[in-house]
Amino acid sequence: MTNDAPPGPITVDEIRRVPKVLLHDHLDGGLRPATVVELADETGYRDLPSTDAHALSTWLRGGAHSGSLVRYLETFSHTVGVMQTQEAIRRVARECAEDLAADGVVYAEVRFAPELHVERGLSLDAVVEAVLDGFRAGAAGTPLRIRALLTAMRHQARSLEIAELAVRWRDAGVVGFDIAGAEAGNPPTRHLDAFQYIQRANGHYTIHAGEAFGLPSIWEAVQWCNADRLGHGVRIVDDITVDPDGKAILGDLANYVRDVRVPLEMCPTSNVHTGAAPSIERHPIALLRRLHFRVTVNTDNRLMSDVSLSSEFATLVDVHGYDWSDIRWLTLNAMKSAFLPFDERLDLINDVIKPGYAPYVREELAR
Ligand SMILES: O=c1[nH]cnc2c1ncn2[C@@H]1O[C@H](CO)[C@@H](O)[C@H]1O
Ligand SMILES: [Zn+2]
Repeated sequence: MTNDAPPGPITVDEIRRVPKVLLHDHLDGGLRPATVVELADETGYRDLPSTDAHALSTWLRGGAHSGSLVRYLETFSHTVGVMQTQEAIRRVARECAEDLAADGVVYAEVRFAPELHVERGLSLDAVVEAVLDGFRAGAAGTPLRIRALLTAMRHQARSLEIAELAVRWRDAGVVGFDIAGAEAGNPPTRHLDAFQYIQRANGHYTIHAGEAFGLPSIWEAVQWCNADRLGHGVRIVDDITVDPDGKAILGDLANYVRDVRVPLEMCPTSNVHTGAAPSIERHPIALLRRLHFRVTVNTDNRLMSDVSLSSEFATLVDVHGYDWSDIRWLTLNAMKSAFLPFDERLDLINDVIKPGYAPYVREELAR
């Protein structure tokens, strides 16, 4: 129930002004189009499909909206291509923090794969250092708190090394680990040693699972690898049947994921672009939210999918009729699921998020 909310429909500008939390956003999927062009020029990257920022963004978005994760991922060769020097990486990270702060994000975990940025001789540590420097510069003077997740590419064999890197940088702004890339054929258990390494070090990780492959991938991520969160996880709906009268029957895995509150990092527009969901209208987020899974809303790749966190919420408002209470619930879910220490999460909830939604949602009536 919304209360005391301004009359009329919720606008994207209003959504931009309330505090939001972003858990799933790829650094190399969120560059400003003009920055890609400028960095290509400065760093001598010659393979861009266009040197006009507008034409380039149209091209990238066209490629991303392919209905196939593998083709979607091909567009990243160009963004990664211009992120091969510390200076370029620092700029991309700074602009990322600036853009998220301008969108009203108060806490963000942004991920990137260090192993993709070593083509011109940077060390893995130099890549991480540049990103963290950029984040600090971009967030300075804004309410944004921004942290990094280190991603290992699941078709490669460097995950243990990246897991060690994540632990090495844990006190400097890296709060977790992830695997990404082509899911089919590269199951989570391929990287069990990396996950166990993080676990032994009392660290956190999320796993891209249930995006381009179904329940076995989610099952491995949760029951073999002990994922703290799932990237996307949309295919968990394959373990749920809905009666003609609307009653949902959950299988054992869906029950487990809901019972232990495994956070689902859902990225509605990206899921439509990669073919993980048929449309926003038929996106599993509606059912999963109704069934009280620990759903969160995220951007995935702001450049490729042409979204911001505010625009994703606005889309859910338009298509699924979400109101302020839904937006607040999804934001609290995200904050509870963050890889930030408990006391910091609690402070953000009590000092920033709840007061930020107070004009729109009366707490005692919040769902
Ligand atoms: O939705 C996704 N699913 C799987 N992998 C992804 C997705 N978006 C981006 N990446 C991959 O993650 C790398 C590091 O950020 C990107 O270079 C891209 O290959
Ligand atoms: Zn992703």
